[in-house]
Order: sequence, then structure tokens, then C-alpha cells
Amino acid sequence: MQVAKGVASEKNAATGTLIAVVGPSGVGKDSLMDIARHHFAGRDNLRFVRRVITRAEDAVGEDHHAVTPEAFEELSKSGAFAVSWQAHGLGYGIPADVYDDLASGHVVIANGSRSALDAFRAAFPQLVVVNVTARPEILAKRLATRGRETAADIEARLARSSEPLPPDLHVVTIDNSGELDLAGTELVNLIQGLFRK
Ligand SMILES: Nc1ncnc2c1ncn2[C@@H]1O[C@H](COP(=O)(O)OP(=O)(O)O)[C@@H](O)[C@H]1O
Ligand SMILES: O=P(O)(O)OC[C@H]1O[C@H](OP(=O)(O)OP(=O)(O)O)[C@H](O)[C@@H]1O
Repeated sequence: MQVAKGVASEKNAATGTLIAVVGPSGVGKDSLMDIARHHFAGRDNLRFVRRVITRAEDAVGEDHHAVTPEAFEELSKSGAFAVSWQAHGLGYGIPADVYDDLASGHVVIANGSRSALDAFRAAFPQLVVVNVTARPEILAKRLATRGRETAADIEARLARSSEPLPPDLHVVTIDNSGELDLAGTELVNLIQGLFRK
């Protein structure tokens, strides 16, 4: 697996909090972020990151900036990403302009990767990790319902091992085994609490 890259720069003086939402495929990361996006619509001190991904533009789910693997590599080399990583045969990048929002004290929320959390920590001094969980038997059903991946891809996603999260991170766990709205409220409350800080 390619090592995730994080940018450590003077921009690390940023004051805002970056929330990285992580968890296994199908656990509900994007669905929970959609609830929070809807709840906080119109707030100018909260940014939902549009990731750069080497995935087809019209793929189901997350709204992303689709690029070819070649373009992704160029963007990566030119410093366009605060953090980038590879998983599921795809490249993912968090645009470096999130540092502008963080420098303004905004809360920034992004779909992250458990395998890239060391890079997230290096890139974002005020990092909060939202670790979304659900009972394993639920994941397969949800991925089949979503229908974005082939059966083989779904199997590979379910087989992806999950190491324990790196120590010394600020981790908040949200169980999304039950009603989506309940877990969504937990995420909304967490974000609301960060605004009060
Ligand atoms: N609590 C829930 N109950 C039922 N279905 C859910 C729940 N959370 C997510 N889903 C569904 O499961 C599928 C995967 O959710 P998604 O948000 O894409 O997960 P992730 O981004 O973690 O891979 C989607 O079809 C979504 O609508
Ligand atoms: O290291 P991991 O925690 O396993 O995560 C690997 C990748 O999987 C997810 O991406 P993607 O949106 O393609 O998949 P998902 O929506 O099915 O989780 C997540 O956002 C990471 O980019």
C-alpha cells in the first residue's frame, strides 16, 4: 500500500478544527455527513470538503472532484493536497485550500481514511477523528443497497483489515448500527460543540 502523504508547513499554525470521519466501507460516513450538511446549511464557518478522487464523475454517492490517476499524481506533486492516500485502487486527496478555512478558524469536515490518520495528524494540529462503527453483518447489506461497487469490489472492501486507530488521537466514536437519524444527531451535536469553543 502506498504511504499516505501529509503536508507539514507554516500553514499548520491554523486555528480551526478538522474533523476526519472514518470507518469501514458502508458504515454510513457519507450519509452522516449529508445529515450534518443539511442541518448546518448556510453556515459560513463550516466547510464540507469535496475530495479529489480518481473515481468516475457519475459514481453513486459522495460529490467529488473526479480526476484521472495521471492528473492526481500531478496534483499531488504540485502540493495541491493537504493529505492524500491510496485505497481500494483509488487515489483520494484533501485539497490544500482547507488551510485557508482553518486559518480563519472554521470547522472543516472531511471523509478520511483510517490508514491515513498519521498523515492527517501531521497535517492538522487540531484534529478530531469521528470513528463511525456498525455491526459487521450490517455492512454487506448496506454496500449491496448502495450499489456503487461490483460484488467483487464489495467483497474486497469488507475484507479490508482495520488496524486499531493510532494512539493519542482525539477520537469520538459514533455507532451507526441503528437509525441513521440518531447517529446523525450525534454528529450534529459534536460539530455544534466545536463552534462553542
Ligand atoms: N443507519 C443506517 N441505516 C440504514 N441504512 C444506512 C444507515 N447509514 C447508512 N445507510 C445506507 O448504507 C449505505 C452506505 O452508506 P454510506 O453513507 O455510503 O457509507 P460510507 O460512506 O461509510 O461507505 C447507503 O446506501 C446508505 O443509505
Ligand atoms: O483506510 P480506510 O478507513 O479503510 O478508508 C479507505 C477509503 O475508503 C473510503 O473511501 P470511499 O469513499 O471510496 O469508500 P466508502 O464510502 O465505501 O467508505 C474512505 O473515505 C477512504 O478514502
